[in-house]
Amino acid sequence: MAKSQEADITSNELANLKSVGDVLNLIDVKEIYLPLINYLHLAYEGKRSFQTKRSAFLKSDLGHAPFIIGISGSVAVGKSTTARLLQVLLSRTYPELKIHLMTTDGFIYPNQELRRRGIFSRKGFPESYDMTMLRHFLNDVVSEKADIVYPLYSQELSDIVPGKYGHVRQPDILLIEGINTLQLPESGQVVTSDFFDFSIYIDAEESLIESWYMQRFNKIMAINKDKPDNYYYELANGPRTAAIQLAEETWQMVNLVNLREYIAPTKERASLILHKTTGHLIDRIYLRRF
Ligand SMILES: Nc1ncnc2c1ncn2[C@@H]1O[C@H](COP(=O)(O)OP(=O)(O)O)[C@@H](O)[C@H]1O
Ligand SMILES: CC(C)(COP(=O)(O)O)[C@@H](O)C(=O)NCCC(=O)O
Repeated sequence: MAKSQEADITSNELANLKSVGDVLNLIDVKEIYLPLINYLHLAYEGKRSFQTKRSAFLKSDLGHAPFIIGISGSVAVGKSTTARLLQVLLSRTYPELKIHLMTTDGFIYPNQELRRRGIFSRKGFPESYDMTMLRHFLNDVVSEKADIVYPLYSQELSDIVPGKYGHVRQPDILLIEGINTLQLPESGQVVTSDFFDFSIYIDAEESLIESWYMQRFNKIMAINKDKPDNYYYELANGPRTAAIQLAEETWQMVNLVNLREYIAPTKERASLILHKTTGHLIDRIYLRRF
């Protein structure tokens, strides 16, 4: 890799990364995220080179499926923020690469379907995702289909957005984040992580994640308090203690249970674990050797 292509960033530039406006810790970006970008690029180049040599060896063009990076961790641990930061840094350092970012949240069944199945209170648990659809989607991605559509989930609506879709159009790198990205199915079929070239698990103490969940809940309520059609409208305009209590109960009875039973056990499967502490600072990193 040419020296000029190595990732670097100044505090001014970082402050200008509006899409990741709340990630302003330059030390973490310089000491952790930028070296990680260079590491990921190394792995990306390795895959590309293998793909080219493989086609020559087999005398058959097997194409260049994208380099897929999975990002996992608890609800509200910071997956989407980290994924956005990685996307911005990767695009800025390697402007010639097409990088697509998405979440697996879009593969959760719509609320109506969750209710029909009697699993509305299990949103985020393995059975609340259409895993067959997610597998087909990833198959299409690695088959390099020209334009692949996928459903979108909105935190503000707390539901799948009707009639709105994301598009994957032959990226070089696909960043896919979601609580279920490292989960294994009950039987032996192909799993999401079989498609990954690299995976990251974002980890933190439960009590910290809970505080980030509550902060995000408050932020979403504030944004939507004047939008009568919004899921959070009534909560935001009712007694504050009731809203806080509901969020606390949801954390304790849904997201924390899901974290302990189904998300945290997938941690050891990740290529890299980023452990965060107060203020979202990264205090420990584990890189898998194999
Ligand atoms: N590095 C960070 N610096 C500051 N705030 C962050 C950082 N990462 C996440 N957050 C905040 O923590 C909350 C949860 O983050 P989010 O990315 O939405 O989590 P997830 O995608 O894992 O559910 C959000 O309010 C977000 O703004
Ligand atoms: C859709 C989600 C499972 C995904 O969480 P994310 O990792 O995107 O924060 C989660 O936001 C969720 O809706 N959990 C169910 C309980 C709740 O309302 O928090």
